[in-house]
Amino acid sequence: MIDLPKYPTQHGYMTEKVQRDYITAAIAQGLLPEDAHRMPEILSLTAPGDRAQPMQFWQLYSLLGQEPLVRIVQDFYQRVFADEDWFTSVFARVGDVTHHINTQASMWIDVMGGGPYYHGAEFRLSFHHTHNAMQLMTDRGAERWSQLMLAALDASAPLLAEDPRLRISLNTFLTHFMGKYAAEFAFEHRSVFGETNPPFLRKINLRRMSEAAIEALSEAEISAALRARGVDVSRYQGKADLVNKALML
Ligand code: HEM
Repeated sequence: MIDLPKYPTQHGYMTEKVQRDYITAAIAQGLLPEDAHRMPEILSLTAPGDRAQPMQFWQLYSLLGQEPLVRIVQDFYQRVFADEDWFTSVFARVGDVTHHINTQASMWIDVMGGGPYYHGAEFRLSFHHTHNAMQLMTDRGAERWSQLMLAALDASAPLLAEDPRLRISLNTFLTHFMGKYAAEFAFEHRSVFGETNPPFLRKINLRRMSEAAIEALSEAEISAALRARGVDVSRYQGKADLVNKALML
């Protein structure tokens, strides 16, 4: 069965670059298979109908549409503008609460499959953080930003109640961008948003696969497929060992 989006999706200015960056990082962490850059179900802007499969954050729009995303961003900036002066003033210098809701929501919608809303893309995002937000791109600023976003997400739980993957992929999105900024601005990266995407596991029959095809699987996928065959995977250390065991089945 083909999965259809609940809301019609479209690439934005940022989607493809963010997909490439996130997929590369996720492969390195063993969360996505090595051929994920070419897997249509990963690249798709439509969330898999099968809830046993994680969805990617660029598929959020297909399930949510604009409104819940804008609501979460609104909630966040209400908190930002009600915060302490050292934090709020940096935002207030740039624009009022409506300005920030508009820019942040357009970036989310652009990345999440809603279409071209955030012109200027990565360059614009980086420019604003480097030039206007610099003072807060620190451990203390990141901690406060994250706490307020976490509070906004928790308060928005009813908007995300339909599918547990919604909150998890929002957490994954935020953690991905926070990780980038932590590296770029040299602050400590503490992911506070909660559970992020689990490994993507395909249904696999190792005995029907060539050595090259097994090697292209992620470590997590090989482990899961071996476990499904009753193998005690704790006896095998690292991907090469797991591949060898899979070839001996
Ligand atoms: C250390 C954490 C962060 C801090 C302190 C921070 C702070 C700020 C500030 C002060 C601005 C206003 C600057 C301006 O618009 O010129 C801003 C803009 C923005 N931030 Fe962040 N930010 C953080 C993390 C993030 C993350 C994780 C994302 C994405 C998920 C993000 C997305 C944006 C966007 C889309 C804008 C609007 C820029 C524009 O006007 O085009 N920020 N941020």
